[in-house]
Amino acid sequence: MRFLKLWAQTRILAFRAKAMPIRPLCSDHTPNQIDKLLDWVLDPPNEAGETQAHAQFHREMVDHYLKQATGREHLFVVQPLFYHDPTLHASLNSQGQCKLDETLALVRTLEWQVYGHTLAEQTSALGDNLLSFDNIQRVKTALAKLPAVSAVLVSTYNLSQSQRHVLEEEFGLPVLDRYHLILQIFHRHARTREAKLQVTLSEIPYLKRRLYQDMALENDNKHSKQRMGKLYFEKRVTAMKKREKQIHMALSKVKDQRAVLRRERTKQGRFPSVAVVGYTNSGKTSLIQALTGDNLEPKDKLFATLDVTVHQGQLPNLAPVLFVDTVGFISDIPTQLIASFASTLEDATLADLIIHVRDISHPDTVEQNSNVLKTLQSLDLPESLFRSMIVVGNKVDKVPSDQWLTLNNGGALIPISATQGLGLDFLLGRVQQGIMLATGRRYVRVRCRQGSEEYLWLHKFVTVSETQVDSNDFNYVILKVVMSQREMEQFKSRHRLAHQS
Ligand SMILES: Nc1nc2c(ncn2[C@@H]2O[C@H](COP(=O)(O)OP(=O)(O)OP(=O)(O)O)[C@@H](O)[C@H]2O)c(=O)[nH]1
Ligand SMILES: [Mg+2]
Repeated sequence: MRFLKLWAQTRILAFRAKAMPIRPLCSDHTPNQIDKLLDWVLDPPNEAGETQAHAQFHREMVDHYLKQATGREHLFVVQPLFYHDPTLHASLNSQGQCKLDETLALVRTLEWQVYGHTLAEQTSALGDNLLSFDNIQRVKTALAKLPAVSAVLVSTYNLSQSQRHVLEEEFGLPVLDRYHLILQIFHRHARTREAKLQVTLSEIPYLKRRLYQDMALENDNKHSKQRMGKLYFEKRVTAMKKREKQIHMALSKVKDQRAVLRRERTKQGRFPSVAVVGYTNSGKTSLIQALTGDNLEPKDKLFATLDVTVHQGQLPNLAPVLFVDTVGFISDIPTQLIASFASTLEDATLADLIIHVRDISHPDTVEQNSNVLKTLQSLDLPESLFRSMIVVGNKVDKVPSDQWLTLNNGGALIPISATQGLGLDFLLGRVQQGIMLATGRRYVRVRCRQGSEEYLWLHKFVTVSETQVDSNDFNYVILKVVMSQREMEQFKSRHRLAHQS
């Protein structure tokens, strides 16, 4: 009976693989049109059309390899889980579940539908097959019952072409990987010109690699009828390289503009900045919204923020401060993808202070923490910035109080809830301390006549955090001001400092 069932299943699967050719990865353009476009990219007749031809060719490649044109996918998700030591099995299994949940959250962010999912446990990746025979059979059995599935997502960051090829042959469906998925999200969420350029740039290594892999596959398969020829690939690789150069140039222009703005900000000297960093969805934008009152619409989506934005807030001593919202981190994506976004984190490396927001309610919070720290270390942050970093445990409202004690790492975390407004005053106090220390600002008491030149200068150029009338002479006030060394020197050179503490 069992044998019969198995035989029937095998027949269904064999039929499915034959009856459903893998969806072709192609766009609306005919090969002839694409070749014309390519010729233009490689040998432009005039400068005016060159940029346009580059962009159009890039779109062709994206349609071809990233299948953007197909819109919404109906997915079956496979989360591989490799364990080398079977005694670690239990804890790895819960880690695998967290990874699967994160992958499902990534898919939800794109509003794609998940028709089914599975954890594929095995001792290690198996070369060209990636998945073991048993796991492949299990997925095939599940797919046989789900005819509406349009693609399989194998949530490993980067499939090799042969792995993709084997799995597509086995499943009879296109197979996507994590890099692909994250690129799609970046595409959807990029708003500014810089973010859009960064996304386009991070696509190029992926597209180039897919081209090389296709080329290698064609070389291996010398008897295939549909041969593209060496020139086909060479032309495309050269065009991609040209495109890469063009985007780098456009990006460096945008970066120069940003550097000018940053210099202006530091020239004014009155606006210390705090970079808010952390794992994606940890609550960075929510925290900045709570601290500044700006309406930022935080979303329960991964990579909701892809543009670095700056928001003005105020410290308890009334000094203005800028909070810099940054792109979130995530595990298991290739460094190339992070690298193209590292420039958006330049603002973080140049900040006076960093707040690291951790989602303490997340089951994977420890792993997320080490992932963020590893990425920050790779950014070459100044040692002092790393040491002064404030770490907050956000979403404390979701954590039962008895669990909090074990999570707060011996008091190293400041418990907060950005959405409930818990712990924010304490946090702002710590931010103030950190800023004063990092920027060499200090409190100075100045006695001056109300409405005098000194009085007006201080109100105009620095922060006056307290005003007291002088009990000995009601015409005078004692101002408690926050001043940097430079502001102090400017003030001294214009006025006599009456009293200082
Ligand atoms: N319960 C609870 N939810 C929170 C808290 N802080 C943020 N959230 C929710 O967590 C989700 C993500 O918040 P965001 O502020 O967008 O997170 P982010 O770190 O900016 O995310 P990315 O920009 O995608 O990296 C949203 O649905 C928030 O409402 C909190 O303190 N408690
Ligand atoms: Mg955000």
